Amino acid sequence: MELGKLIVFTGPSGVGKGTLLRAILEKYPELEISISATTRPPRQGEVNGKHYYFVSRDKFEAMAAAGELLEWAEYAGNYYGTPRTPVEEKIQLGKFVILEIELVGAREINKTFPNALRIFVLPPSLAELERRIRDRAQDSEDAIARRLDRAKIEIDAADEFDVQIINDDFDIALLNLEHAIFSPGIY
Ligand SMILES: Nc1nc2c(ncn2[C@@H]2O[C@H](COP(=O)(O)OP(=O)(O)O)[C@@H](O)[C@H]2O)c(=O)[nH]1
Ligand SMILES: Nc1ncnc2c1ncn2[C@@H]1O[C@H](COP(=O)(O)OP(=O)(O)O)[C@@H](O)[C@H]1O
Repeated sequence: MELGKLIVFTGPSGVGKGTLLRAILEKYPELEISISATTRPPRQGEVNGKHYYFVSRDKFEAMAAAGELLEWAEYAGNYYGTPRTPVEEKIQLGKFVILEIELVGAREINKTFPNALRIFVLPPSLAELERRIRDRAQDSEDAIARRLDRAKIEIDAADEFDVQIINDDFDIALLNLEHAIFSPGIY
């Protein structure tokens, strides 16, 4: 039986998902953010076991083959996946667990957790999205181009989600996220 709640949090790269999650976690430290495994190299300041579990492709493929991932996908040339056990254990303990994942993985979760709350974050415009990715100054030109191509596909799928939040004014987006998580009935 599901006691807690699984929350899928999706949106194009650079839209502000990580920033929104850091802010909501500060206000509600009892929320759990799942830590994914990835084959992407760490960015400056990223810590293994905190932001991601940084693993080799061989290790990732072994985890997927052993059924240790709740979902996984390839994104911009790297694998990303959700370790299964911590999520299942925390839901059993009644916790709210947030998965910050891309579209393919979000669709996969529909099958395993049909009751999950699915939230999609939209940028005010594609131009603003590109500006945010560039201002973050963390990705190569190639990685930025791949993220922008993927962004268009993801934005087209926003209607598949239960809630859409436009991250224009940050404080308003944060309030909308808070409402979606804690008062889902109003949507
Ligand atoms: N399917 C899936 N996607 C993930 C997972 N972890 C992260 N992602 C997504 O992978 C994409 C790339 O993440 P990242 O390289 O950190 O770049 P950023 O979103 O631009 O900061 C984002 O859309 C993340 O939401 C995961 O465990 N599974
Ligand atoms: N509402 C907002 N207005 C302007 N800039 C924002 C807003 N939300 C986030 N940002 C900035 O956009 C950039 C990308 O945010 P980030 O949280 O890394 O995105 P994501 O996790 O979705 O890839 C960061 O530099 C962040 O400070």
